[in-house]
Amino acid sequence: MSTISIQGLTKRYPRVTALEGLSVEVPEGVCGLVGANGAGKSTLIKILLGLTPATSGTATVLGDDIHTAATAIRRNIGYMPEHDCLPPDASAAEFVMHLARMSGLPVDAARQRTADTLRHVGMYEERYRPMGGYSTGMKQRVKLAQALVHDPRMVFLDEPTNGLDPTGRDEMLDLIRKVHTRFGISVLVTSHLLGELERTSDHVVVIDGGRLLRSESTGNLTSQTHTLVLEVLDPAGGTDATETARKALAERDLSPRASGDLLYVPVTGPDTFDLIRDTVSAQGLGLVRLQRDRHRIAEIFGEPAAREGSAGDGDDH
Ligand SMILES: Nc1ncnc2c1ncn2[C@@H]1O[C@H](COP(=O)(O)OP(=O)(O)OP(=O)(O)O)[C@@H](O)[C@H]1O
Repeated sequence: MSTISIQGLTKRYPRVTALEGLSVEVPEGVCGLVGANGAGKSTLIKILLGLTPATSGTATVLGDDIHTAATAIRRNIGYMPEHDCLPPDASAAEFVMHLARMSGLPVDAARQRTADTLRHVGMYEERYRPMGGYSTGMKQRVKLAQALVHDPRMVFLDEPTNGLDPTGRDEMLDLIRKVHTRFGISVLVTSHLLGELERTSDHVVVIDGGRLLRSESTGNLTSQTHTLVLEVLDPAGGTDATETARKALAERDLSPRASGDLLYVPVTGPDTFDLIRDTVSAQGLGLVRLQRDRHRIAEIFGEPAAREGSAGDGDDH
């Protein structure tokens, strides 16, 4: 069953068309909304919440129409905005409690929900300190807590991993996954990094320039875009190890693509990993790494050149 159903949604700002005839169904579970900066992700979330009107088109969120039932939608949805929105002088406990009260919870229930939610996001010890002194990771956790405190049926999380280091990102992604698995809350989570949403999401919607590029189960998407990244060295100190490996792999009917010292090899079957390892070994080369590439949006767009010179960790673009 769809949680969100969107038909022909268009949003024009005076100078920019942020969404252009977007139609897509978002299934239950964790759905990643992926797109480059400016693709229209935040605009879509704001329209779904009734915070900004669509120019044309329509959508329902948990069965409620965005044009006629925005209040019901906001009651059912928790929203974690992208940008910092926390008052620096307030503590997390005060802030989340305030929003719990704003959502209509009586004082005792609000206090209990605040404590439970902050504990759930791992913000229990520090909850009485002013938020101005919090790290980015702590702020993101408080933003998540305030989205959950009124016990929503679904949450919209706008770039929740922004500004986090790799460990902080992993912790946030695990937390997001748990929001669904532990509490049964559906999640719409945005990112400009496809790789990080792949491990968190059941389904991925990719948009570009306000248009739908893909809407697929994560499993489908991964199998279609699966690439291995390979780095080799010559134990004898030679400098053309990458080119030697590229040629040898091409002779084995693989299609390696070189980018700097790295080779990207599309997976064509269950034997690809072994074939690469054996081919490299047969050339007398050492294997520095052979691992699954963390995809970038550019791959889905069919523009592999867009990643030249920055390949590898999949985290910066
Ligand atoms: N209030 C606004 N007025 C005018 N243009 C806007 C407004 N909000 C967004 N835009 C423009 O609409 C386009 C889509 O922006 P949006 O913020 O939805 O993208 P995004 O995918 O969320 O990217 P980011 O992660 O960078 O915020 C961009 O070109 C942006 O400059």
